[in-house]
Amino acid sequence: MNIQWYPGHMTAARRMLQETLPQVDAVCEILDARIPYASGNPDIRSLTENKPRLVVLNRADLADPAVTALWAAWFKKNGHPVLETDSKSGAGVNRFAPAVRDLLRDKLRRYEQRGQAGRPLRIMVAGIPNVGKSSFINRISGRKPAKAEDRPGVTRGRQWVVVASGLELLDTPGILWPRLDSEAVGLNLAFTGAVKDEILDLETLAFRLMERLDTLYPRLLAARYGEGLVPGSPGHLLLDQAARRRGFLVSGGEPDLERMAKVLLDEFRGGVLGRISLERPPENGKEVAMDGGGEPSLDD
Ligand SMILES: Nc1nc2c(ncn2[C@@H]2O[C@H](COP(=O)(O)OP(=O)(O)OP(=O)(O)O)[C@@H](O)[C@H]2O)c(=O)[nH]1
Repeated sequence: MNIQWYPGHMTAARRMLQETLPQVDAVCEILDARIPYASGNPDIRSLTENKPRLVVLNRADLADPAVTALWAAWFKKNGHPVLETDSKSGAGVNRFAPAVRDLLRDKLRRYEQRGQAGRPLRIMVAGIPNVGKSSFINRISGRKPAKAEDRPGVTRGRQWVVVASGLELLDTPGILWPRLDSEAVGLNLAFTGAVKDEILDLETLAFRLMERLDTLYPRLLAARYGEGLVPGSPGHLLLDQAARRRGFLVSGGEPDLERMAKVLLDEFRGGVLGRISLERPPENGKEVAMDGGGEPSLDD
């Protein structure tokens, strides 16, 4: 599978970040709670050196809450405050301002000592394309949605957004490139729609997603596509079985795999299958079913 990103944009984006960083007090990296590793920028640590960093696990409404809790604990252990948000409904975003003030309490104290108590805190909001940066900022600021669409890589100009609570946020639309260091990471980005569907073969993607779901969430898969699915089957057979269960057939009675592939990806991305996380924090060892549909369970 060949997943391409936009290497040409990286140099310009890096330059923009370096020019802008001196103006900000902290960096808020937005991640997709379903894939906190794959949706992270590989260079953010070195690019934002010396800046306090806050992590937002966005799309928490679509992720498995138990796994999101593991990720939150993992980031905290590594020194980063964490928020879990659903920027579509706004759930969790009200914890942002207090978390920033807490992260920057030493700076706030210094401002007060210098008689600059009203000086706003400036936060750069960064993340890979389509991770929900605009939606997050819109929710926090009450800004009218300028753009919130499900098309990765749609770029707008960067802009400061004043937030009523003494914070200014810098929207950096789509400038951070995603990690593409392994096929597994590329697939997770593709499953969640973080990279464009046009550059991928949808059926292959759906086969691979079926295999992941069969490993991680067999019960959710069975609940949606019927007990007729044979666990452990190769992805193309799982997709074939699901298409038959759904009655997606072409003339001659063969399963319509293309249609089923689109439906599977749409249903996964839209949360119709249930709340699903595709990655767990590194310490948690080998991969196991996360919905109790296999052995051992999440707590093992
Ligand atoms: N379910 C759910 N959907 C979300 C959430 N946050 C954003 N979305 C949706 O994800 C899509 C992309 O959101 P945007 O806010 O445009 O993402 P962005 O990071 O600003 O995108 P770029 O400009 O491409 O960098 C939109 O369809 C949003 O409605 C969330 O927390 N939960």
